[in-house]
Amino acid sequence: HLIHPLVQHPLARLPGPKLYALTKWRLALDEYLGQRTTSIHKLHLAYGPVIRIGPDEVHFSSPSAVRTIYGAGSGFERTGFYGMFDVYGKPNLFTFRSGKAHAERKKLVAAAYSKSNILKIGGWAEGIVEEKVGAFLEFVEREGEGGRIEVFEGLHFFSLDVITTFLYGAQFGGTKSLRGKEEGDRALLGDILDPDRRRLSWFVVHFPGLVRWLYSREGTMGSLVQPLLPMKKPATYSGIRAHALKAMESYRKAREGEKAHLDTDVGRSSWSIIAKLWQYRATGSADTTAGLSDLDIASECADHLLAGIDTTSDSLMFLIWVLSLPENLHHQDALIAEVRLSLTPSDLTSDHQVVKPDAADKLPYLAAVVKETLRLYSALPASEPRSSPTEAVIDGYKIPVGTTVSCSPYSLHQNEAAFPEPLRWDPGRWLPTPSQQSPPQDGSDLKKDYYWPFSSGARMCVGVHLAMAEMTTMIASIYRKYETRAVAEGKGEDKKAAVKTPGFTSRFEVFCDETRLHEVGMEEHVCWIEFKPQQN
Ligand code: HEM
Repeated sequence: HLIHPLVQHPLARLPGPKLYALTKWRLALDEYLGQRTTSIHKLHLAYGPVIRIGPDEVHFSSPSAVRTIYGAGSGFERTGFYGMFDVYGKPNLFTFRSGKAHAERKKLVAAAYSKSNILKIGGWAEGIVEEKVGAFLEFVEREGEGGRIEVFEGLHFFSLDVITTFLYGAQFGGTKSLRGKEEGDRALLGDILDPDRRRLSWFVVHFPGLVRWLYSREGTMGSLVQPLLPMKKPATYSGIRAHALKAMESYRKAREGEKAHLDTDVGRSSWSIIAKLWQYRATGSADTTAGLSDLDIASECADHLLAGIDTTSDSLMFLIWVLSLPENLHHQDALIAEVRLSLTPSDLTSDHQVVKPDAADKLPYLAAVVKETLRLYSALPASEPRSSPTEAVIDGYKIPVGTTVSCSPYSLHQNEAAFPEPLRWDPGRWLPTPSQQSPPQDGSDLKKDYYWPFSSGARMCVGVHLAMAEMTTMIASIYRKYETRAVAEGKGEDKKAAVKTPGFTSRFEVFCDETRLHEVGMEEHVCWIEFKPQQN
């Protein structure tokens, strides 16, 4: 029994440490300790781009493996791991295993998420992004303490307000958390901040039945099992899921009450994702094979809602933070110069406060800054597990049916050949020609091949263009108006206190700036920034 995984197993000749090959619990221990992604990366550094990390699990770190596993038409499917993201017991874009079911669902929303639709002048998404960026700038003015703002939370309010409005429309679930404390929408983010959510993810992956049982106990039994819960109730995202269900119900009531009058509030929200999905709603009988059930629609929207909050806000937080460190102020100055010199009044909203998304999309220095941030501080850095329904060959190794294979942005983005000094944040890597900033080192396309923040192929992030529009519009608008500095804390008594790296949670782990982690330390979910109006 012990010999088989190491000697006779078809994966036996793959590189990697024996203990990982012998039992899945070795990697599970890394996960429990919050070190899965960094441990796998260390194994890549020691053993090369292919490593066996479990009896039936292999990790790759090469562009060729990315193409084989994730390329369009590859046939690889998402593994059961993604089942934990089913909502209300219904699968959605993120969790469908089969390519066919996924493609059918994706067809319904793909056009709404296309770049041309997101950036369309006068369009639904453009209006939402502009309005919410404007609301964020007002939030900074209104709630800043001497210009200082804790941006981890503020940027979460922003991404929550954007995605809820995009999905449901302002009347049916669009939040207004940036507008004021009294709205109550801010409380929705409470369960995201609890670090115990990492422990819960670990138990959900390794003991799904037990977790379901523990969380479904009520009354006396519920009280008895409470000390055993990996995370106190409400568990992660339960507030968000309840909000998504309520939004669906209020939309349904409005549609059912609408009769034939399309020129109603509902009609005006007809560009929302829920409205797109509603067109395919099953009518009449309980037979949902002919269309989507209400819970299918609710699950799909809730999934986009969950996928669209932390990802965009964590990326924006790192972007502003890293640009505000003393060693990067020359990059901030270059960005400010680009924004001030290249934009004309027609690139701004009518109140001149916000840069239009379409204009923000065309700024090359800004594009380099965003790219470098998504490289070094990927919002989803961990591996993306897949399995093949047939035997496959990846990077020359035969992979039997049922093996879990994956790549991770974390390891790809730290490849030394593609990104010399990988832990250094340097937007100069992405500038097309040598300039006053540090020029690209090797002149090859390696960088492009190893850059993988949004995944690729059919299961690539559907929200990529929305996320990019949110980030570029926000950054261009901030740096048209302000200079920013990273500060240690809100009140500002100790101006010399060292600035720690912020950290964010993704699955079982906390990610941060590793250089600063070792030099100064890390503070999870906290990032203070001082906003100083620019002098003309
Ligand atoms: C910087 C921001 C973002 C990053 C870095 C990001 C990254 C990713 C990655 C890496 C995946 C693939 C995950 C996997 O296969 O394990 C993914 C999938 C997905 N993302 Fe994003 N994402 C971002 C923003 C958004 C936003 C704003 C939305 C809003 C709708 C969104 C919706 C989704 C959905 C629905 C999927 C599943 C797509 C499918 O399987 O067809 N993401 N994202």
